Amino acid sequence: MPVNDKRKIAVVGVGAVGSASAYAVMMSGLVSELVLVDINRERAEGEAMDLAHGASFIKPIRIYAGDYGDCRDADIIIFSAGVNQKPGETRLDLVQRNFAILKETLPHLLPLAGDGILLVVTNPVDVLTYAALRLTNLPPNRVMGSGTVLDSSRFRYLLSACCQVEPRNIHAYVVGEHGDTEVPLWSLANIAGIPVQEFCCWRGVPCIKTDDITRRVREAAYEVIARKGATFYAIGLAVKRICESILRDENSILTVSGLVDGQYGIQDVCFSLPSIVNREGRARVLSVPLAREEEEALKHSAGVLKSILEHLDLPHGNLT
Ligand SMILES: NC(=O)C1=CN([C@@H]2O[C@H](COP(=O)(O)OP(=O)(O)OC[C@H]3O[C@@H](n4cnc5c(N)ncnc54)[C@H](O)[C@@H]3O)[C@@H](O)[C@H]2O)C=CC1
Ligand SMILES: CC(=O)C(=O)O
Repeated sequence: MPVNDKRKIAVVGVGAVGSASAYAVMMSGLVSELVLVDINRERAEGEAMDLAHGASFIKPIRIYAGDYGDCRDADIIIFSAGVNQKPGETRLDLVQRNFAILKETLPHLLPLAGDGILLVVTNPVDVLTYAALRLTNLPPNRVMGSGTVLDSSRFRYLLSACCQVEPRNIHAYVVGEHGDTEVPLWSLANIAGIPVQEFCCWRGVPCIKTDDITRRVREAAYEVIARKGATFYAIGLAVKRICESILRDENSILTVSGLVDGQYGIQDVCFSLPSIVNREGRARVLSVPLAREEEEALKHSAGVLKSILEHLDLPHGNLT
């Protein structure tokens, strides 16, 4: 393969989420090189071997276990190292443990080459995305979190079941925190330009129960964790989708997390808003029209995230 065609992704933290992401990336044929890094070196080696043994079924790819230094020339570093929620824990409960891991690890991953992008997945993802921005001083477009890409998919999946239309034809976003204060945007949810409630009633099927769907989207992770201990397949696909939009310079609209800089009068915090994702990363953040109660809920979400950030030891200064 010519050198110019080299595309590389590094996954730091190859537990359940990192390995599911690596599998989805490997299957996509998006990259020629995939390096897996974990503090538990044997785990990274085992995952790399297991994935590489499928080499004859997929497009050529070099998969190996590496060190932090192997991440520096990656097009994208996926950060999925850290503890996950146990039943009864919220994502925000993980903050001190995972902030410590992020702070310890980031200096070993930098400097990130050229226009490389850091994609944070570890929870609480919005808080850690902001921390990563502050700690690395990278341009805001090059540091993003997986945010509510997964939640938007859950929202679309549940709407799809109600409306009997496939999820890819449902336009619906969840914004704000990837967590308990997230905000499904009912006012914008549509199918072929028709508001989802109108679409659903028009089909003669019972109208959508918005409160029930909102609750199920918010509680989806808790429901899975209560049954199988962790979520990993859907986030693996969400991570692959973000990487695809970056590497293929797609200009896709995804609800990734990143710096909010004045949208809805909110600043100096990271959370998800519909954003254009391309080779530059989170290239443009869209100020979509919101209903009054959605805007209030978004401000509440921002306030909760800011109150957590106040307790982290982070450098100050201008980010933009
Ligand atoms: N953003 C999202 O939508 C989602 C985020 N998550 C989050 O992803 C994170 C990882 O979850 P799981 O994979 O289920 O956990 P896990 O426990 O299966 O894997 C974590 C991995 O991180 C590794 N690790 C710990 N410290 C490290 C370091 N300093 N350097 C390199 N590797 C290190 C561990 O050895 C382990 O292999 C959690 O914070 C979880 O809450 C999980 C699902 C969805
Ligand atoms: C664990 C988590 O963040 C999720 O599945 O949404």
